[in-house]
Amino acid sequence: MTKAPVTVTVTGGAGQIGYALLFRIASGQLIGADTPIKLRLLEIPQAVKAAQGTAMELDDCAFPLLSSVDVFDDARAAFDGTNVALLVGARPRTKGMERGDLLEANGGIFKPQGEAINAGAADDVKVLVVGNPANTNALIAQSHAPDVPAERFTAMTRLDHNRALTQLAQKLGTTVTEIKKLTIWGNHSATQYPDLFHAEVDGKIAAEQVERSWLADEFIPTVAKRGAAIIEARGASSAASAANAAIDHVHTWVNGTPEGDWTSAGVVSDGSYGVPEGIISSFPVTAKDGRFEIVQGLDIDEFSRQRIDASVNELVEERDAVRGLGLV
Ligand SMILES: NC(=O)c1ccc[n+]([C@@H]2O[C@H](COP(=O)([O-])OP(=O)(O)OC[C@H]3O[C@@H](n4cnc5c(N)ncnc54)[C@H](O)[C@@H]3O)[C@@H](O)[C@H]2O)c1
Ligand SMILES: O=C(O)C[C@H](O)C(=O)O
Repeated sequence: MTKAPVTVTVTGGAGQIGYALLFRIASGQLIGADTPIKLRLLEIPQAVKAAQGTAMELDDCAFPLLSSVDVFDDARAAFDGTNVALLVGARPRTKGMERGDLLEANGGIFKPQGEAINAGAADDVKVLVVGNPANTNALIAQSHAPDVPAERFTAMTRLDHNRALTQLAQKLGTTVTEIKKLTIWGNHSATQYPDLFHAEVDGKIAAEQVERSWLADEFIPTVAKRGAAIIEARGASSAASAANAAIDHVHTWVNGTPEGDWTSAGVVSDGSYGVPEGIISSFPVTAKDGRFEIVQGLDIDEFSRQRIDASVNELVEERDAVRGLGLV
């Protein structure tokens, strides 16, 4: 039996991630092949025409699951009744822009979007922030949506997780499907910590199957700096892989993690593993019944502790900076 339609709002729909994402959502890959989708695209006024062009192409695909596509330049209208909000549009850093300027510019986007989600989204709304700095943008949006449970605001580190899976699989000459329980901790930035000390390959701890020098000097920096390497190679930031990770994140959130495995997501900290309560940090998470849960009880050795703390400290600094700007 066909299910009730799910309303999905994508911001930055005319951008490069938007173009790689929308057709996959409309084809049923976000939620499932039995769920019709009502798509709503939010863009800035200058990009509405381009978003309408993408909407025309979506129509031209005649996707059986696509019930409607609407384009908006007003956040309140775009998030009205939204079940899944994908906040992709963000202000990129431009020449001469300081970190504080970037945070402030993004505050001008994510504050009103959080308010609009608070005002009109569906009761079960799930929010994924992709636009950078993703964790802190998610915190800004979340803090302006007091009526929405904080746990519904998440930030994307699934791309980092997927990157780490492939780097490890290539090193060990295995496939990503053989790897379980890998974790990205902290910020979606170069300080993130991809953890192999709990990851399992063929049932054995991954960190014990690789040289410590490869883990410390190649694996961690390769994963953490992959975004910059893609920009260097492509001349533009990752788009199809980012869209793929957004699909994976929401699909897992809605449909659950397999027994005996977990994934990584930026979620609101409850204080687990010494991560200050309230910041949005990447953790090992399972998903069940539409909820993420932080995996508990993992032993964290000194090597991991230092790296988790470094990334979490960066998140605390970002939080303090946006707090200083009155954005949270
Ligand atoms: N978390 C991750 O893993 C990850 C990975 C890749 C990229 N990103 C980030 O995703 C963001 C988007 O990347 P892209 O390549 O699609 O960028 P892009 O510049 O191609 O597209 C961004 C789009 O957002 C729109 N936009 C700007 N402000 C908006 C607003 N207030 N409301 C609605 N739309 C708005 C722009 O008009 C543009 O069409 C960037 O911040 C990028 O750094 C995150
Ligand atoms: O857009 C970026 O700065 C890089 C992006 O977050 C990525 O990880 O590919």
